[in-house]
Amino acid sequence: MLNLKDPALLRQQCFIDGEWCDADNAATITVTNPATGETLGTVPRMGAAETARAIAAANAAWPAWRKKSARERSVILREWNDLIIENADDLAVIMTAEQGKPLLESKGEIAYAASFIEWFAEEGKRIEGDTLQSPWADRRLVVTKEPIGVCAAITPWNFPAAMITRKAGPALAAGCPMVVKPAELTPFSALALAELAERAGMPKGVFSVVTGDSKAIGGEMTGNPLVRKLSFTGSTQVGRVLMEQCAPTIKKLSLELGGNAPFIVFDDADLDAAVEGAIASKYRNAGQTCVCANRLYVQDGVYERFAEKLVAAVQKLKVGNGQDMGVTQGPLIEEKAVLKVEQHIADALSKGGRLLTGGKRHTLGHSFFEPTVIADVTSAMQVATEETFGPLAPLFRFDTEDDVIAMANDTEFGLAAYFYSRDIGRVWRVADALESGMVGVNTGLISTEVAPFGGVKQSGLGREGSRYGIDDYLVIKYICMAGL
Ligand SMILES: NC(=O)c1ccc[n+]([C@@H]2O[C@H](COP(=O)([O-])OP(=O)(O)OC[C@H]3O[C@@H](n4cnc5c(N)ncnc54)[C@H](O)[C@@H]3O)[C@@H](O)[C@H]2O)c1
Ligand SMILES: O=C[C@H](O)CS(=O)(=O)O
Repeated sequence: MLNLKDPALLRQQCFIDGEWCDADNAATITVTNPATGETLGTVPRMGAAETARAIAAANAAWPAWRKKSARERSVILREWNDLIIENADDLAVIMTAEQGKPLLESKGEIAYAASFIEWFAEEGKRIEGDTLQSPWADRRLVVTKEPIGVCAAITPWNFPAAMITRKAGPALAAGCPMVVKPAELTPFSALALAELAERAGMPKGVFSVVTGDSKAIGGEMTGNPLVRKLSFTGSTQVGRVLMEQCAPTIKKLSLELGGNAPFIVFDDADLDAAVEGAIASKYRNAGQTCVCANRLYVQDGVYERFAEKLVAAVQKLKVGNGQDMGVTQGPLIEEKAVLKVEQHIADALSKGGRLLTGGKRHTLGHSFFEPTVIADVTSAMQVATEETFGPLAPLFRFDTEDDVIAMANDTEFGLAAYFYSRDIGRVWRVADALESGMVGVNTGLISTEVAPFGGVKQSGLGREGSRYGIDDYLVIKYICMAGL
């Protein structure tokens, strides 16, 4: 069992309409620790019927929740934020156990997750409308913004807490109830958030968490007409399916999907800073983030020096169980993820890639993998077009600024992009030219609750965080008043 200060945070039931419950047929899903293979516990394998009940409860709770003032809702959200912070150590232990990331990264994610609750507790109080200059002397025109209604969220395993609060924060602050389906691989973080939401005084039905059969739960969430909005974070492939399933009931969609981030190092870059940024962007969460550098483009004049410096830094990474102090890279989430990294490495080497470090499964076994760097990578290789989602840094060469912009944009994705340059003219030119929702200049870490997170092209729709993030949970009403 996990060593928790508050064992009650490890919930093995779902939270529906303010009650902790099992699946109707008592079926369960086993949750394992990717670092050890040990069983951590089980959660209910729920399906459409339980999800329909959660949606109905959310719809029943909505009138009272939307009737509260934004300030009244913010009091509950701030209490939730405070409880998340107070229980951060336990939440981090739970996250590392089920997801594998190092404890320090888990603690960072918990703080990041809480920041969305704190941010939107305030943003809810800043939802404003307009009065318009009427073209008619006898009428007044008013615009108001209203909560869209019952929201559903489907979230991934790589950030088991933050991907939930990045949705629940704005939804609840705007006056919308939410039903969440976390990833089967990492449900305990979501259920711990539900436990703390209950302690914070969240009214029954306003926030529910349903675990289980993703297709059955997703089918109910996308097909049920009571659900007015779906927010999904995950692969582009699944995003397409959910978008199609939402079409018959015209649901509002937020889609935070896959990435294929270019990381460009120009001749005029600070190479030490670029290496630091590459490590932070590429190997965070063992390379399992949607905004990881997926393709590293290095200008000819600094290629070998950058490669040498990067390899030296990569070889300092410590692979191990995320619970152990000093570990900087945990296991990948599951065997399927390891196979994809192996496939990308084999493909690159078979087409002329040059292995500089790593390249194979770690001696620790399970799903541990050596942090890897491959040089002489070309656009003919799979890593150029597919998201690796693992600790592999492929180094591409380039000659001119125009060449690298063309290569960087040659992808259906457009989530994050990064480049290093100290030429101010080049910084503006390249930032403007990159087809990406987010751009990091001389940094590999860009995510914060105060900035709009999201992609263009097939990396998604909508924005999360920032003052823009709450708009996705609102609808605009125009009121035309005559006879006054
Ligand atoms: N843009 C972002 O903010 C962001 C953040 C994290 C992860 N991602 C992307 O997510 C992917 C990795 O995460 P993943 O493996 O969990 O993605 P995934 O798409 O396989 O799963 C995401 C969620 O969708 C659920 N799901 C899967 N198939 C479903 C279906 N048919 N109906 C309903 N739900 C279904 C899963 O159970 C999980 O909860 C990567 O592509 C990564 O880039 C994007
Ligand atoms: O992978 C998905 C997350 O959105 C990454 S981040 O922590 O928000 O940068």
